[in-house]
Amino acid sequence: MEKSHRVAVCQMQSTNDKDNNFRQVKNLVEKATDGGAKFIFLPECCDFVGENRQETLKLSEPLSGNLIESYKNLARSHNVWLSLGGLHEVPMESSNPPTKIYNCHVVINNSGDLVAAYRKLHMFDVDTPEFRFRESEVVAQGPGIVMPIDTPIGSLGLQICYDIRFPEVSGILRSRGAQILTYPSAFAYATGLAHWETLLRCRAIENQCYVIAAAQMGFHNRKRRSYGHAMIVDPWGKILVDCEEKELDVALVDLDLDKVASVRKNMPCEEHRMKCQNIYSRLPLRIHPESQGGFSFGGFDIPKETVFYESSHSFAFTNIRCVVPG
Ligand SMILES: O=C(O)CNC(=O)[C@H](CS)NC(=O)CCC(=O)C(=O)O
Repeated sequence: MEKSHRVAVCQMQSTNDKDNNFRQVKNLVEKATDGGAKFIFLPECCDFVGENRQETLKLSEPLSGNLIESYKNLARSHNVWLSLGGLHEVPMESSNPPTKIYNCHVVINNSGDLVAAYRKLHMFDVDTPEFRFRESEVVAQGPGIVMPIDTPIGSLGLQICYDIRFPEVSGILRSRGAQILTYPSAFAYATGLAHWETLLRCRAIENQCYVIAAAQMGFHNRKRRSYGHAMIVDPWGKILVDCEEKELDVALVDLDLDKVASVRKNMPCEEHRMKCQNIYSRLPLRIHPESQGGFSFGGFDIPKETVFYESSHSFAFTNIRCVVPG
């Protein structure tokens, strides 16, 4: 009974060698289940890290492929749930070879059934002093948010890596019942050093959720290095475990959902937010660029002076919350 909410967060170092990456995953799953874990969190790119666009497309598989079958067998034989963050998924009706893939976070239950698949929404297309990255040259944006899923450890909200920088989605998942938010990652070394811990603790504190973030660590090839520091943060923002810069590591935590409930009861942020919804939605955040020339929306002619109001908690459903003639 007391072990029923035991989770494991994992850290590993993937390369373009898929067999070797699978051996790391198997090793981590064995260690975690020996420690009593019921749910194991593996990082983004636990399948592989390609050296270039062609190689990434070539190594990718559909969800009906052999690799997912191996993960399903692993979950079944160890009687454990798996979160496999950020797999490189060939879309179902894709050309061969594919021109774009999804960055897909898959959850498999202890019977080996695929119970959820979330495709990454925010593309990591950035320039920093240290590196340039264009995820969208390989990855297609996912179709939408996946609502939190029921699991034996609680209600779990799925995202991936760079998504953590967009708190609106975490807020939506939390307001739809998530008790745990998870961000499997392959965070760049430079941005990890600057932002990783702060981002994880913010999402935990503002949503009053456990935050679980499996991570890639170290050099994947000559060009690419990840930050590591796989972590679990509690709903009060306290770091419970941190895998630091270990190349292969598992950390175990017994989640306590009473802790989620008591933090929320003592500081009812979600209720307080509800009481302010109508005020948030009256804030003129920006003028919609499409309003420049005026256009037609929902049967109305919208004049070009129109000011659009939007709420940070409704953007995922529509950018346009309400329209008021300016
Ligand atoms: O490239 C692949 O094969 C899989 N995808 C990733 O590793 C993704 C997209 S490049 N990495 C991130 O989102 C890092 C985000 C980050 O580091 C930040 O937000 O600072």
